[in-house]
Amino acid sequence: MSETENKARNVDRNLALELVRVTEAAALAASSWVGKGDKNAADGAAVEAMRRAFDSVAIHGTVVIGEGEMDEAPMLFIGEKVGLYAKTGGGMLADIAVDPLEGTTLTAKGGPNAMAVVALANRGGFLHAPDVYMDKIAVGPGYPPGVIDLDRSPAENLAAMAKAKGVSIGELTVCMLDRDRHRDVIRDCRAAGARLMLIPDGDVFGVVACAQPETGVDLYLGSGGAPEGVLAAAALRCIGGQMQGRLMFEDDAQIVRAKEMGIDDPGKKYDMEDMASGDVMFAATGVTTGPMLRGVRLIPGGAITHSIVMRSKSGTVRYVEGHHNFKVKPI
Ligand SMILES: O=P(O)(O)OC[C@H]1O[C@](O)(COP(=O)(O)O)[C@@H](O)[C@@H]1O
Repeated sequence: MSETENKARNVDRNLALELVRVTEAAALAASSWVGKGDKNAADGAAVEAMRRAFDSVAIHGTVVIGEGEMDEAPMLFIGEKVGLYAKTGGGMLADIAVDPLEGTTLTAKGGPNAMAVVALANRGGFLHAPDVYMDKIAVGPGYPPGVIDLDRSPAENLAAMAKAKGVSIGELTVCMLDRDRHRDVIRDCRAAGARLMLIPDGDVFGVVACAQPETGVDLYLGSGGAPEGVLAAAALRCIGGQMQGRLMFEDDAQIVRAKEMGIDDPGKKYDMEDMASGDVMFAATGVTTGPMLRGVRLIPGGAITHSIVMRSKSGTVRYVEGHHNFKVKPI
């Protein structure tokens, strides 16, 4: 490997670890609000901490999946410039997708699996998804291309997966948000013989779980936030798997808004690469404990965080345990 290639690789690795620092900051801030019944305060603390942590990341970043429009969200709004070079110019041009607190209600109730999430791509790498629902389907790595399709029934998708994996449908687990709107899909999956993992919130985890054998999840189905769909696609691009999504609009005003954000075909079925293309990085830190990440653990004078970070370029997945000393560096 040439010296230039080596340097570029080190820049990437360092940037990935910088992203962990950003999600750690948000998770630590949100953790003060675990179980306190105030999801907005938890979210606000995470957003503020993440915004501050971005200031020293060596990028010239633009938030494309964020906390809302400029006039409604003071920090990490869509279009906001972040990073060390945001004001001066220079540095890597990057698009940023954030969910400072994925699972605000989970945090407020002290439930499992809340996390702080960030993804980074080269300029233009992320679908500019409006804040509407997205119908999603995802599987982990190891299946032939096209094994799943959003336009097939749950039974058809499960049959194709079972055949490809050489197992019965009864050995496959489908993860889905526990929502009334999923009643039919839940019924169809059960009728096909699959097992279900119904989660109260947090479908970024639901999708990523398909690529992590220890979670026991094989297939993710159902609708959730479109911004969360893009973040999940970024993670799957790094870790491997297949995903499709389609935006779901409730009225014409949402379609007009989406057009303004560059969505020309409101009925388009997006592949994983349409949602997150090029070189992508993804990082998440647990706020509360779940099957993927441990939550923030308080220790005398500090806290321990547990994060995951991955890069599409290398396909490497790293788990990072951070030991934070509040006497030296208060949160
Ligand atoms: O609760 P809804 O309306 O079904 O929305 C689903 C979305 O909400 C979440 O469960 C949690 O989102 P918040 O962190 O904003 O509370 C997401 O993971 C998911 O995409």
